[in-house]
Amino acid sequence: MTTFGTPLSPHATKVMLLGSGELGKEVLIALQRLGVETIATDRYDNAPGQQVAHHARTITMSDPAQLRALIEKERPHLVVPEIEAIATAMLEELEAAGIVRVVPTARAARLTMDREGIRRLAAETLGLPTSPYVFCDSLDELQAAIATKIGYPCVVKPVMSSSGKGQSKIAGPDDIQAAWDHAMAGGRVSHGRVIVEGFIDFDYEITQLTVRAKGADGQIETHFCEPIGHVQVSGDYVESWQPQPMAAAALRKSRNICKAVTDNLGLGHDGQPGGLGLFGVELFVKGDEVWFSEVSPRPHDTGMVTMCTQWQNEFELHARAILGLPVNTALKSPGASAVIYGGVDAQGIVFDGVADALRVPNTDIRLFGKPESFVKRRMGVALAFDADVNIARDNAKLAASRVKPHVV
Ligand SMILES: Nc1ncnc2c1ncn2[C@@H]1O[C@H](COP(=O)(O)OP(=O)(O)OP(=O)(O)O)[C@@H](O)[C@H]1O
Ligand SMILES: NCC(=O)N[C@@H]1O[C@H](COP(=O)([O-])[O-])[C@@H](O)[C@H]1O
Ligand SMILES: [Mg+2]
Repeated sequence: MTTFGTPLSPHATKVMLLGSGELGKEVLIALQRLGVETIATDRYDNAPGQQVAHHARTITMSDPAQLRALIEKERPHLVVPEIEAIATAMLEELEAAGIVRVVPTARAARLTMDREGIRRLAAETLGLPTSPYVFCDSLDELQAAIATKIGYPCVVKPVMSSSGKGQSKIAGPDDIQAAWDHAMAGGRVSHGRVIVEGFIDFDYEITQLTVRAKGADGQIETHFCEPIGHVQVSGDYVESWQPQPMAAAALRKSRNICKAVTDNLGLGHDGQPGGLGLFGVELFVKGDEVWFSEVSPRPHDTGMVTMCTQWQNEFELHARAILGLPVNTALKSPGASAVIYGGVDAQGIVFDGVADALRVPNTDIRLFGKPESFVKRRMGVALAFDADVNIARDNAKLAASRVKPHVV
């Protein structure tokens, strides 16, 4: 895009987000700063991004008919998937018909919508190192796969889920039934299919933010942010920091994997490398060895740390890249993020301790504004910068711990 219109006028540049949680909210803010007219779509009313966009729409995004009707009515220039559970086959149809451009491509949205598409692409098509894995449709198949191919310990996940929902680590045969039941209850769309993966005993794990953006000559270039280290509990991120120190060989292998995956996901239905945007590539590292885990073709939760560490955070990078603008992935300061969970199941909760939290040096917080809290729902994040990343981690965690969500 080279010309930008005026929002709410006939020549507006319009972007629609499909999913408008905490990550979408920041993308929407970045787009608005560039004068883009924004439409925030989600499955429930008053989602975080809907509170800041020009227009809010609530539909079942996994329903192809509803999705098509909305896109045909709004006619955005770009559609930006923000979650996995979307009718991606319909997006492919609309993109192939020239009705809309999907970010980075409708094909990438479809391939990363469930764990099977992206895992088979990475391991079988691209030959990248991953954990050993088997897909299973029943408890019997799961038991057989573990007994004959995967062994213990292993990890079971619904094929369509995120933020660790429905995920369990299995130590021995006694855990299999509970893991199956948990996966069936935790998937975003009930498919009854799981992946079982051999457990990788990594030293640390990273998110390598990778950006496909247009260069001055119009060619697509690949840019890398500094690696982000993170800690996950029950499959959900609780803490992240940037930069994660890495051995040169491991960093080189990581970026080669990222380039291979994002080059492929950047291919459109026409086979052309037109896909633009930021990707969060998740990798496991042990010494100089690196395994691909999964990738989000969009900003990543662990990348929220970039709100205090980069000149252009991951949301700004995504907004700029998808609009065809140049990007700068430089680090501003080392820093860290720590998650603030709801801690209670209730609507319209309140947060005490915000001032105390912000008294921790060099910190900031985001409260996402989700209308309903769950004990394990991410409701906010604390950010801290410091020349010493370990001090930043301590400060982010301290600030997060001082925010006290509770029922009124
Ligand atoms: N095969 C594995 N070996 C070791 N640890 C694993 C394995 N698979 C998952 N994990 C751990 O669980 C975390 C979450 O797994 P994964 O990223 O697949 O789940 P997710 O639900 O897609 O999470 P998110 O949406 O937050 O990225 C990983 O970051 C890692 O810490
Ligand atoms: N790991 C993926 C991730 O962090 N996605 C982020 O969480 C939101 C859903 O939150 P909710 O489940 O609390 O509605 C999504 O909309 C996205 O912003
Ligand atoms: Mg993950």
